[in-house]
Amino acid sequence: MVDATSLGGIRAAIDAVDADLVRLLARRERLVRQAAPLKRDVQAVQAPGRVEQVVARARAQAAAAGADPDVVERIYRAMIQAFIDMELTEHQRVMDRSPDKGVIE
Ligand SMILES: C=C(O[C@@H]1C=C(C(=O)O)C=C[C@H]1O)C(=O)O
Repeated sequence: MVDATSLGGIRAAIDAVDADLVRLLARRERLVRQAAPLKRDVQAVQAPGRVEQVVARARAQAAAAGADPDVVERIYRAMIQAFIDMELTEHQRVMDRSPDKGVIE
């Protein structure tokens, strides 16, 4: 139980949430890396239609969970942009190695 009257208690609880978040981000990062070799080009890596789907779903889940959808959307857009940057680097690395291999999209 968090002692909501103590800043130290609240920060300890935030630290615990952050540990969970970073574990989940590591899992998400591994999945995004696995998507890179399956894509034909930069447009497929960026996949703007998919980004909008992910953001819309996160907004709905935020509302259902009692979070602020606008805050969650801002976090998601920043997170996805960071993953796209990483995926672009990964995609380039894979293409440099084997330009014709494994591309389905
Ligand atoms: C992982 C993908 O690649 C990119 C990263 C996304 C994400 O982090 O959710 C979504 C779409 C793409 O911009 C994908 O196409 O699903």
